[in-house]
Amino acid sequence: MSLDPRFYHHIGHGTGPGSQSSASSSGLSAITGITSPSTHSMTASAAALRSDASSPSLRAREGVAVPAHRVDNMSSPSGGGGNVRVVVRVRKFLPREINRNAQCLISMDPYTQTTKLRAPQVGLGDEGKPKSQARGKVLEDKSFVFDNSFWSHNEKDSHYAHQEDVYNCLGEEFLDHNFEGYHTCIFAYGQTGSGKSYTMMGTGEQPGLIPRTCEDLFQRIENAETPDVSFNVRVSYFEVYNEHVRDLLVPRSEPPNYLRIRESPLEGPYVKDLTEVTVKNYEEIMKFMRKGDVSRTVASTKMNDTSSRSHAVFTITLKQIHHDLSTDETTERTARIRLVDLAGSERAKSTEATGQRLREGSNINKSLTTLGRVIAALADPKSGRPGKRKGKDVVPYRDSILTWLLKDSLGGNSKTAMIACISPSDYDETLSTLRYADQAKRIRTRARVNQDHLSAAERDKQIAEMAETIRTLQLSVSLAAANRRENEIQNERLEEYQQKVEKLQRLMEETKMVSECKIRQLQTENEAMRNHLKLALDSIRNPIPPVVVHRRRSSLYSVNENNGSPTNRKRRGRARSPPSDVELEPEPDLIWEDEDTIQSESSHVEAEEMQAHMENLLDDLSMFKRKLATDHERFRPSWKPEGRKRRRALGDVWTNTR
Ligand SMILES: Nc1ncnc2c1ncn2[C@@H]1O[C@H](COP(=O)(O)OP(=O)(O)OP(=O)(O)O)[C@@H](O)[C@H]1O
Repeated sequence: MSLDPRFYHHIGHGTGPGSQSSASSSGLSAITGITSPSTHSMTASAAALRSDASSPSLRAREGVAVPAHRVDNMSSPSGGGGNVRVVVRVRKFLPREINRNAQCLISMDPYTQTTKLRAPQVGLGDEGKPKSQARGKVLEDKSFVFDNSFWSHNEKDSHYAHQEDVYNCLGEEFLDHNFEGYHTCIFAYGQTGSGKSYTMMGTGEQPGLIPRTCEDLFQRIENAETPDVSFNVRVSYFEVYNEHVRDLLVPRSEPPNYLRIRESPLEGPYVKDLTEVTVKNYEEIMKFMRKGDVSRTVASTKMNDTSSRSHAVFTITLKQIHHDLSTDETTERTARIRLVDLAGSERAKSTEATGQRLREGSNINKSLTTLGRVIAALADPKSGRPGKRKGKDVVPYRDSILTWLLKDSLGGNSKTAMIACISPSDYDETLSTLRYADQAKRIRTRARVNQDHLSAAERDKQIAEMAETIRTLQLSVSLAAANRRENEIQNERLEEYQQKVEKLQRLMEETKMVSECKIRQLQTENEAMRNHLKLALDSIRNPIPPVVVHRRRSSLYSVNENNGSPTNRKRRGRARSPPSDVELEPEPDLIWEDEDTIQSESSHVEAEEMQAHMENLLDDLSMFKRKLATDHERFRPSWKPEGRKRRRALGDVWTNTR
């Protein structure tokens, strides 16, 4: 895709963080094979400020012989396709290496960009002796050619590569690509303690690639001279720790808030809900970078006091919006700058890690192994296993979170660079890193300019479409709000209804209890009356002999004595006529007979009256009982179906409101 010159005539290169030591020559890019956008589209003065080589000695004075096979394959700003740019950097000795008198096994040729790994000499420093050698393996010297070999081992050497040299050689060019509208990715790879974080982040005095990129970015924006281009810079920062993604721009939480990964057809894999902040200047972006750094999982191991236990991905999104007043056309360019500091590969034996550190180390190694497989598959697409589908289908991106997230950067729409960091004295680990890097050189990405042209009409159409979308959304939002209100009202009504039903239920229950109590009371009363009546009747039928037994005995005596004739007995038949006191007195036996009859008759009358009274009472009682039973029945059956009906109605309301 051809580049839009509108974006470049104004973007000059100010004195960026790396510019002080740059003594560049634009012609050098041809020698190194690295064609920069400056040679195509930037002003001569701007291009003159740029540097293209890895170290001062390389930059200005002498050309660097670039291997023939790389010349054609280099990433070109004007061409979408390009190989992954691979550079190697060797660090200085650390105190622990000095203490054990370690040998430096690395040498670099600044002219050919060759990195040589020398086999360690047997017998010199046993701690440094590789295991393979101990097993009797023959170790050989190895030689690799990379796009750049940064010699950062001995500061006294003329071709020593400082932090700014790394930036000038790699970072600056990649930022050019970003202003052209390309996505870029630079990732640092290497064993633990090999200098990845130092290269990417650096220190306060020696800032690394990330702070230098940020500074240069805002310097370029500030130096931009055209008012018709506006810039928008956003930044995000996350880490992949133990196969989980954690936002580094939000404070740590317990339990940790891990984020999910999604994949969009246009943008590829992305982290959902990741914080992305707009930044206005260098100070602001650095504030967020430091915030993330503080949050990053770092721990001390035997190999490194400040070992990164996670892969950190710092992403800057640069949006340039150019509006042409004469044509009323808008051009939008979006570039994603991905700067990745990977966790280092480590051997449990060297780090002597246990527990959590060991688990971290194993997860780090697992994801780096997957990265190795992805690189191998991308470097040689035909190397897929027999019977399997060839090409990108077999690239195991999804086998680790890291490779999934870097999918686009490794094999898609991105210009990508790998910085392979190596320790000067570890043969096995360094050889492994160099082989990794050597393989990565063969990966071709398909970068394209991410640019959208919009005519006034198209923009108006887009605005109209968006307005329509917003209107529809607003409508659905207000409908949802109305429905919510309606639901709320219905719920309130339902609650009221439920309360009433409950109240009614309680009331019925109470009434029923009262009725039952009344019935029980009446039953007791009824029982008592029954007993009473029974007793009364019994006493009538079997009257208790009167207390006048003595009297009777005396009377009897007189009867026996005076008149025991049967005629007297016959008088008993007449005894039913009302007795006369006169007659009764002289005939005590008759008196007894008569009294008995009279008493019996009066008792009989009383009993009859009593019975009538009782019968009345029983009538009343049974009538009352009947009434109560009817009441009881009326309450019960009338409540049940209605209750059921109500419950059904209640159910209907529930169903409708859900
Ligand atoms: N080029 C360099 N110049 C000076 N010091 C360096 C250089 N590279 C690395 N170091 C030092 O080496 C040590 C280890 O470096 P660093 O922490 O960057 O390693 P790392 O590869 O990121 O390790 P890990 O994978 O464990 O995080 C640090 O003390 C760092 O300051």
